[in-house]
Amino acid sequence: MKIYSYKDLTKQEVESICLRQLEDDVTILERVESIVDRVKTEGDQALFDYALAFDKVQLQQLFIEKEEINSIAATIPTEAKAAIDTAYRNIKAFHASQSYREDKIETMPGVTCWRETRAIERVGLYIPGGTAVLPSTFLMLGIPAILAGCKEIVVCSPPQKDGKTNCYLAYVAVLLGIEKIYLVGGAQAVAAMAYGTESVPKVYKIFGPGNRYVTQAKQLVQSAAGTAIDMPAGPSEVLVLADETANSSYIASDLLAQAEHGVDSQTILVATSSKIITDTLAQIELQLKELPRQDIAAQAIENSYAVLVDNLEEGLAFSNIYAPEHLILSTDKFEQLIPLISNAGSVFLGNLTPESAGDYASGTNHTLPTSGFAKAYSGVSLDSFVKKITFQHITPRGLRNIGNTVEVLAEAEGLIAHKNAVSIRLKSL
Ligand SMILES: NC(=O)c1ccc[n+]([C@@H]2O[C@H](COP(=O)([O-])OP(=O)(O)OC[C@H]3O[C@@H](n4cnc5c(N)ncnc54)[C@H](O)[C@@H]3O)[C@@H](O)[C@H]2O)c1
Ligand SMILES: N[C@H](CO)Cc1c[nH]c[nH+]1
Ligand SMILES: [Zn+2]
Repeated sequence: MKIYSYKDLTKQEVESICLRQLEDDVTILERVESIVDRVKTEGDQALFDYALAFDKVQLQQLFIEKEEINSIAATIPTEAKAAIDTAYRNIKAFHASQSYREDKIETMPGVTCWRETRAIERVGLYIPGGTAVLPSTFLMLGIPAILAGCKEIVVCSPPQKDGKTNCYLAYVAVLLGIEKIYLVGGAQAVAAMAYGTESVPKVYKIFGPGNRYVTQAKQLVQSAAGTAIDMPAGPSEVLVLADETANSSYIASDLLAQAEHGVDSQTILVATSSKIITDTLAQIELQLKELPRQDIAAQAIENSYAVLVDNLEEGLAFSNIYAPEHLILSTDKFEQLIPLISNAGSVFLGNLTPESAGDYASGTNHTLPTSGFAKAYSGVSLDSFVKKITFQHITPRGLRNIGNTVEVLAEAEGLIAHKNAVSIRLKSL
């Protein structure tokens, strides 16, 4: 892990270490373009071929349905079932609290404006299943989709080695009342949901995190197929901001938690002393030995870096430039830092708030913007699954009140038909 001293970095160097570009970005884009193109033209056949090429599975069919989902779900261990039930309740409670009705506003007497919420009718949920199968993502996407009232929910996840899905995903499907899971992963799943195939329905908006292939495909179909996406939610990232009140073994555990997602994960430590950095690196060495995915995690840590800062405020200034998916404030002084945060996907406060809690069960959504997109995007929420449609109604009194303003502005823009649409009505009053 490289170590930088913040005060020795130029502005350009700071920007450059905050970039998440990788050398093979262009290769990934070319591969994804070719996959998306093939799915668009060849449909299901391309999906069967890619399942064999990438997932090493010769599928008989591209989906499993209710009866089979139920029987796979029935094999879930009791403890896991109870944990999923608890996570389900917390995530549902947090997302249900995001629903509210807006007031109607009379902007002028007789001119009333308001917004109404309508669910996006057809949505596609991508549930990652490469390095690890993520039933937690199924909860994070399925719960708000159902609360929002989305009518058609298409779920894609890579097939497992037996050509099926695992008992955890199947159990979440049962909890959510979802009766079909498409056994399709990667860029091909995104393409299938964007263009539709013989088996996979076309949707209006695609949600979900994924590796670089998935994330690149989402960005591609957004422009090529006109399919909306939640946001670019690629390889996991965490930035830990720590001072002397932090615990280096906790910091190491949080960095490793995101590192084990994949070699592309970004795990950044920003610390107010070099002792915190050396202690954390020593803890990482120790904890790595216990991890089943130690090669992946070690590689991700190796690709990441630490930044030495003079104080927490300086560390937060760096974090705002980096705009991490997850920001952990490993300090007792977190309260004073909250108002200074401008760019982050989700924030974890204090030394006893592990990021994993948000990944699984506290209630907040774990589908979050990466690669600096936290500067402009929010994570998934109930709002992501709805549109807000504006309405207005104008009474005769309202038309008299607003008419002249519209006429003058229309004339200023030289759009006389616009002016006439008001004048013709005013004359009839
Ligand atoms: N930002 C977020 O909100 C968030 C949340 C959860 C997970 N994640 C990230 O999601 C990612 C999940 O990645 P994953 O790989 O485990 O699962 P994945 O489901 O995203 O990708 C697996 C699929 O990638 C495709 N693939 C693999 N190698 C390929 C190749 N050489 N060419 C073309 N396609 C190929 C295959 O089709 C495979 O089915 C991780 O990076 C994790 O950090 C992000
Ligand atoms: N940390 C991931 C988001 O970057 C979410 C996740 C799912 N399961 C475990 N973690
Ligand atoms: Zn995680």
